Amino acid sequence: MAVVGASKLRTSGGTRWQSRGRRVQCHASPSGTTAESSSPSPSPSSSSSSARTLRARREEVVLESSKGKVWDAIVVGSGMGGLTTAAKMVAKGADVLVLEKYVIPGGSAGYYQREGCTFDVGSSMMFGFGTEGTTNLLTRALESVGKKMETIPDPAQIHYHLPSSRAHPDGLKVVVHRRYEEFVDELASKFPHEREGIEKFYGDCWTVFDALNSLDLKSLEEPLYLFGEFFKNPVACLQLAYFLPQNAGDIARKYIQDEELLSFIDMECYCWSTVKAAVTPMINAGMVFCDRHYGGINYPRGGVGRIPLVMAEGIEEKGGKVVCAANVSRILTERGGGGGGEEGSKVKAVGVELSDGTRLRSRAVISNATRWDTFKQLVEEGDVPQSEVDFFKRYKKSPSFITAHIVVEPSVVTESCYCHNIVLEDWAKLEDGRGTLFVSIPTILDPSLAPEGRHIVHAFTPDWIDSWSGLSKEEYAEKKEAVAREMIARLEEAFLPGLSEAVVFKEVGTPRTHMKFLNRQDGTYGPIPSKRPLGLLGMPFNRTDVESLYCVGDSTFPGQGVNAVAFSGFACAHRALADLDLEPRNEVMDRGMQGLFAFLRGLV
Ligand SMILES: NC(=O)c1ccc[n+]([C@@H]2O[C@H](COP(=O)([O-])OP(=O)(O)OC[C@H]3O[C@@H](n4cnc5c(N)ncnc54)[C@H](O)[C@@H]3O)[C@@H](O)[C@H]2O)c1
Ligand SMILES: CC(C)=CCC/C(C)=C/C=C/C(C)=C/C=C/C(C)=C/C=C/C=C(C)/C=C/C=C(C)/C=C/C=C(\C)CCC=C(C)C
Repeated sequence: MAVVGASKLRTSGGTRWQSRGRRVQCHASPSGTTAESSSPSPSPSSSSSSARTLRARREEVVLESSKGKVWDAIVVGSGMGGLTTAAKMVAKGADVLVLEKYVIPGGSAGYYQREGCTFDVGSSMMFGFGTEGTTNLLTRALESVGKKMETIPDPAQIHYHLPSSRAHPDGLKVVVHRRYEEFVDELASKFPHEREGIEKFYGDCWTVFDALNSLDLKSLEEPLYLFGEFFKNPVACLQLAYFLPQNAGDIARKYIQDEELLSFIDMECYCWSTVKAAVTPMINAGMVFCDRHYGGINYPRGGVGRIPLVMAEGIEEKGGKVVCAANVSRILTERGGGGGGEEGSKVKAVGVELSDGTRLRSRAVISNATRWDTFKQLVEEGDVPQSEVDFFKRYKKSPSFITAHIVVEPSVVTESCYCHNIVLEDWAKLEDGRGTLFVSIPTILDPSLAPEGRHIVHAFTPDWIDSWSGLSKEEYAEKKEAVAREMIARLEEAFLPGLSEAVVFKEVGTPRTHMKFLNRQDGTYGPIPSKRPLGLLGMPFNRTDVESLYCVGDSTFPGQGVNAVAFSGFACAHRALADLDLEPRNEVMDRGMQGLFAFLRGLV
């Protein structure tokens, strides 16, 4: 996969992320929201001017630190989890520094450019970009730093191209329409005998979603807030408490008997949680299966990579700093942070060390790296708390992905194609490496991502790092080519006839690519339960047992997904702000709450 970069310039009118030659134009408008230019154009930043700007940014921060500066919070990593945390914290007046190893912000929500095309590094399916309610967390995170993005509504979430059966000899084809009733009618037309079960299962999902969408979403480990919400909205909170330890598969089996339909529900879960329904938390299923109809799936004009760029700009305009090409090699700790006595031996995070040895100090350290990277790389072995050792028993790394970004002639993408597609030929292979094939064609929604007369087909499929390790350079290149050929052949068969003839460019990434550029151990997509979980109960919140060290992103409650890590960012910011005395808190209740959560996790 390609390396991309956009450097940052300070201008009299605020900050702009600038790329070689052309500019990502985000000018603050008088209203404080963002007026954007037609399309982004960050490109590979190998240019020496970009490198110079990145160095200058770093030196500015290093200089401030050498004068004894202590930040309120240092965020390690600028994925959407880290950026959302920073956005919510600067909005409350905290002094926040975000350090990103890569040359642009965004992590899995980043982008790269080739052949005049802008490619989304991850998928292009964005939840949380609606205009109503409280669950539109991307919209709200941007708003908190005075930003707004233009989005393009997707008429459907996914077009499924699934295995054939006696009932569906030509394959089970289902479109998840934006309008809920249209989707239910379509699904019920394939399984008429299960209409009631379908309505009941998705009905329970709506119960979860409506409850979530009535709360002011913040940190569940901050008791003043949690009791306040219980007091304001007891029914919604009790409904959520009821569903919190449950999994989607158990609810589906209560209402649905048809095994093919249950396999469909497995796929509905797998395509975002990378596990089947039996192991997918019901709270997350409720969120995903309803937000797609309530706020809808909306694509940011100019590409997913614009979201972190715009958010980083907002963070800087509110006084924070986002520094790229800054690799954190260690989280600095001190003992005795608890203030004497029994607490005196407690380990406390006090800052970070960069790979060049520079030390930066802060009152809170927030890691957006995965828990494996945080507690197996950044924190000294002797400082790793037992709760983290327990986490590694409860959760394991999900597979990574093989991705092919393909530029094609337009004839192959017909009027009937949707942006997001899932292809599977055999139910038994749903969870296998290279089993389920995911396909996004974002140019259907935003043609400006590619030159005129071209479409981008982004095909990806889960795979493990092991099958890509130990290969020679030639073997690696050959294997990439063979896997891409196989993906293209499957797409031709499923819904893109003539694809192989229409390819004008392709770039293949593997789990090794993800590991290298996203800095995620084994390139993992995120944590998945090692055994059947009690819903979300085992997922840790943002505080850790290292004092002043927080985690944010998909290794924290509620898990993978941009809108999920955005929630984790809202919660992390709230908890850290309270600990920094920038939000209300109650020490005694805090301690009781931590004890309760440790107990509940012990049950899992
Ligand atoms: N819905 C979609 O289509 C879609 C698309 C893209 C991403 N996603 C989701 O985004 C989630 C990931 O978001 P996230 O915020 O948790 O993480 P992330 O992996 O996206 O970002 C983490 C960032 O931290 C940086 N980092 C790691 N270690 C570092 C170090 N030592 N020093 C400095 N920087 C370091 C990485 O370079 C990366 O930019 C995934 O779960 C995925 O589901 C979804
Ligand atoms: C504490 C106690 C005990 C109790 C309490 C109760 C309560 C109050 C509770 C509450 C809770 C809450 C608030 C929760 C929250 C949650 C949330 C927010 C969630 C969210 C979620 C989200 C998600 C999960 C999302 C996801 C997504 C994703 C992952 C996506 C993905 C995608 C992809 C991969 C793409 C595909 C593609 C194609 C098809 C092409």
